[in-house]
Amino acid sequence: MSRIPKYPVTAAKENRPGISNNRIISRTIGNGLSDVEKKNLLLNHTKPMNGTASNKVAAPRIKRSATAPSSATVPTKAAKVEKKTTTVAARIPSYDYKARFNDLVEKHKVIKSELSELKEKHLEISDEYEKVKDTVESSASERDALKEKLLNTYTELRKHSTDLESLKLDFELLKRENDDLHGKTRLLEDVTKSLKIKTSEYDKLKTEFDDLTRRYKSLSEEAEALRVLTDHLKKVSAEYDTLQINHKDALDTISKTKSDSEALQNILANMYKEQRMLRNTVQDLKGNIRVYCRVRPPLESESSKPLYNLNVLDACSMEVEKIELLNSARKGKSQHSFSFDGIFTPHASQEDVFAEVSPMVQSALDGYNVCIFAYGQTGSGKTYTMEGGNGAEKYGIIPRAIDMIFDCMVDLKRMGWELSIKASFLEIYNEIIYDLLNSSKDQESHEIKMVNSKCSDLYVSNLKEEEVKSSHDFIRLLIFAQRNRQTAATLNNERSSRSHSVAQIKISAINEKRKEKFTSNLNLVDLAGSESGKTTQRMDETKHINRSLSELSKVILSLQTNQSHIPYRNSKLTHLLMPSLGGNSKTLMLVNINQFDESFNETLNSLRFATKVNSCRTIKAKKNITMVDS
Ligand SMILES: Nc1ncnc2c1ncn2[C@@H]1O[C@H](COP(=O)(O)OP(=O)(O)OP(=O)(O)O)[C@@H](O)[C@H]1O
Repeated sequence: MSRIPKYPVTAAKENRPGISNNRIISRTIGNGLSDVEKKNLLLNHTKPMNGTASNKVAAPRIKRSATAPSSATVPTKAAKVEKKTTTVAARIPSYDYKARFNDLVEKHKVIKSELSELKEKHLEISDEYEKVKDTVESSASERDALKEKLLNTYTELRKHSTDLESLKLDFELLKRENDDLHGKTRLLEDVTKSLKIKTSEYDKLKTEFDDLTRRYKSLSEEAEALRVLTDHLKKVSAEYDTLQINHKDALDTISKTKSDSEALQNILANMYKEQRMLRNTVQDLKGNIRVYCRVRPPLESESSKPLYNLNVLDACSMEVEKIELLNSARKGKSQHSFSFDGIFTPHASQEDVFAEVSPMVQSALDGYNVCIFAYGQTGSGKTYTMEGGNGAEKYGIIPRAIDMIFDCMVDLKRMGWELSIKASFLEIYNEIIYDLLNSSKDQESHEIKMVNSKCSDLYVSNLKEEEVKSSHDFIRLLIFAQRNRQTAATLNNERSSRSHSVAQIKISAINEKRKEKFTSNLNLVDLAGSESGKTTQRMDETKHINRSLSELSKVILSLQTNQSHIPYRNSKLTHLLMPSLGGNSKTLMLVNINQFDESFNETLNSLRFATKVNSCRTIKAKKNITMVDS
């Protein structure tokens, strides 16, 4: 507790403890304290002075700095008085009573004035005291009221405190509950999460389960099937055991059969060779140029045309007879007999014709050069005989020959022969060769040349040659060639009738086992119409046709009379057919005729030409077989 500064001795002599102090306190603290502090201070100092220090309410601390001015003020005044007295007193010697008296008087005066001053002050303070007393009294009642209020407030506070405590407890409880709930919520969230995971896992498992169920079902079915199979297998196994025993026996038989088969194959090959030789001997005996006559039936559109008499005497002889009208120049009966290697009546089918022709195709497969040609006037059925009509039944010699070649190829393969077939198609029109597999208008020129100086084989230069792997391949080429010929025919009026068409099939064969190989040519020729033309253009064509046909007859005649020189090179046709007509080849001519009265003379010409050809004897044909160079 700060000490209140002491008053000068004079002030203490007033013997007013507390009042003066109070006055000073109220004066000094009035400046730096708050209202509450002032009040507290007032309360403390208005309390009875007999109270012990411990009973006193602690007064607020008064800062030394705050009190300083008042404490300083009082000592300053006293110091002044002190100073005056000391100034006067100090100089008075003790023996100077007068001075001392004066001094005392002076002092008395000062003290007196001070006393009066103090009295005034006392009065002032008394007034103030009264006022303060009043204030203290009112403050006391106020304090009591406040005390009561405080008490009430305290009671209320205590009540509130209790409430607060219970509220705190409640809060605590609620907090705990809340925490509990939070925990539960978290737990619930965790449970929900894990539930979700479990649900998806469940879904997955369910799908898997369904899948497994399905698989189980199918596996069950498979198991059932397997069970059936197992039963079957058991049976089969038993059968297999039996079969194995049989198989062993069979193997023995097979190895035995194999050696037998090899022996038989050798026998077969030898027999085939012999058969081939016999076949060709028979053909040689029959002659290497063979002539057949085919009479075509009248078409529906020609049913009204008058016919001459045709009497087929036997398989090889026939008679043609025409009764000339009475007013005709050559009136009377005109009858002519002919005999050939065979005669095909109007009823003969394509199959019948091919049955006679097929040995020639067989000869080509045996390694001989073969030429089959159709001769006759326009419209006599040459193209029908060689190429045929639509439908397998109407197929002519060319498609049937290629079918036969590919059929025989299978048997030949069994005997160790590997065959390769090449085809080319050409046309000779006005002594010019045209490649029917080349559709371009500007073709390179084609010449007939020797394969080599040693042999008599010929080939046509710049001629397209296509390899054929099946009869279908060949037919495709034949159709292409026919179209090319037709296109040329439309550009060149009736050209197809006025040109020679040649289909060439080249057979190359090799037998590695027997070290044999051969190459043979099968020429299938549809000759131009043999009748004489009537128009100027036709005259020109006819000249060429007649020339080539007459050259053909000359060649045949030369061959017939064993001439040393055969004029093959006089025409493109005879030159091309040279290997087939003379020497090393077999030739078959089909002379085609119709039965119309109007064509009687042309028919006679054709039959006479065919007879000439038939009487031809070529030298014995030679096989082209050579040994493979080892
Ligand atoms: N044996 C036959 N049976 C049925 N119809 C035939 C027979 N021979 C020929 N024909 C038919 O007679 C017609 C004339 O035949 P094709 O065209 O073959 O004669 P062509 O001698 O070739 O004539 P071109 O010299 O003008 O070529 C054709 O319609 C043909 O179908």
